[in-house]
Amino acid sequence: MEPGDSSEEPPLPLALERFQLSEEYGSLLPEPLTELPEPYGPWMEIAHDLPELITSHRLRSRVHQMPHLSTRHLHGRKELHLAHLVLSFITMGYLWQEGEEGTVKVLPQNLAVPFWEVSQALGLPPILSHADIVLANWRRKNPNGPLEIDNLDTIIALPGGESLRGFILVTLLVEKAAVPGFKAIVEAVRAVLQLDEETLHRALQDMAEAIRDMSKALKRMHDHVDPAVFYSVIRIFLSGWKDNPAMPDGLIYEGVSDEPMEYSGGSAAQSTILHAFDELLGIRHSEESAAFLHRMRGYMPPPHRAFVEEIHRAPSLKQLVLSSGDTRLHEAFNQCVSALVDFRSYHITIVTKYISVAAAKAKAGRAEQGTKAGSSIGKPPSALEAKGTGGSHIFCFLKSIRDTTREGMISA
Ligand code: HEM
Repeated sequence: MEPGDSSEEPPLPLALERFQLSEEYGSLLPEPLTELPEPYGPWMEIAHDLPELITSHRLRSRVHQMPHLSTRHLHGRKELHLAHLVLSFITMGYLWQEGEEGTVKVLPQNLAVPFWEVSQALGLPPILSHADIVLANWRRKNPNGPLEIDNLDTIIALPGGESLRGFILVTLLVEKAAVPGFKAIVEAVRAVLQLDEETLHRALQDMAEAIRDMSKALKRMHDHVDPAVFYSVIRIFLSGWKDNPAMPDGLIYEGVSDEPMEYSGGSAAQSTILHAFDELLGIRHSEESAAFLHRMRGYMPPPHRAFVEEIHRAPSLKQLVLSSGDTRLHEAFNQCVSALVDFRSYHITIVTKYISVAAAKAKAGRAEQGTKAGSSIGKPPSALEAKGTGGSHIFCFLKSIRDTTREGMISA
């Protein structure tokens, strides 16, 4: 097993390819593989049946019968990413099959050991992350067709049907809208190094446009995701075992360590692009919010994390804009910050609808139904009512991030 795809070209200053990013796909894995090599048939069979196995409460017993496969037949980045996607989805299904009251303390060895090994090879945590659920989890229905929602599908699913599909693919469309933003970041950093104000102005304009397009893409969530399904069915499967009252002791990865480990669940807070914009524009978040966001960088593929860190180390764009005294640059800079504030405000609207309002409705529904026994699939989780799947205190956190973004504006 080896990560493969190691670049043979000499490193260039902030070239996207050095960071497994591209002008065509941004941080998305380009054309992900959809099948693993033949020895991994037992994983793929389970993965393709996950929604059905989980809702019929049979996944845990299927996992217990699964052979313990060696990871040494996995070669290259794409196979490893698919293996991580498959094993992370099986793990989330295994953990949450019986809802938040029926969790387990131990992930069995035949799942835990290969998942750990693949995670180590990729430098990803052994849990579902944004890199799995979105970046590596897409395919074109028509291979020659466009990267549009009608021509897209997920590779591996969890319960939640069309809403799950919509949630993943709309997030993918936000990542797609961000692609010109990556290119603009690289151009802006180069322009700062070369003190090229004309190029910097253009790059800032492109960046603001990319952020506005990301907000437009985010709005499509309404057309494709039912809040009740998101809240009551999907969300629990994205939840982790850190700062989660439903799994206070973390999880033992059998055969890896006898000590339980804690990992946060999947969240787009692990998406690279917003971290990159913040670093480039010199946005400074509060200590607590910054600490959470920095922790989320540990859930990015290491080359993407390295990209964000490299931008952090680059000379300050804001200083250059300030010292230039050029009002056009001031305006273009502020347009980026303002577009980022609007994205974050709109994201809060989405979170209010899909978590806060959905939680209130689910609670009212629970009270109405009394304490009916029955399937825990579709029974809304309560442990994370006020917390994100990443484990943050949602609204304090999101509003603080939005407000400190606004403070990043250059005043006239
Ligand atoms: C139904 C849709 C969504 C919901 C319910 C949602 C929910 C949340 C929550 C609860 C957080 C707090 C961190 C945590 O604990 O996980 C968060 C953070 C974040 N989300 Fe979302 N999210 C959604 C869609 C998206 C999409 C499509 C994106 C774009 C890629 C996105 C980008 C972010 C970012 C960047 C953060 C970190 C805070 C920031 O930098 O502003 N979210 N989200």
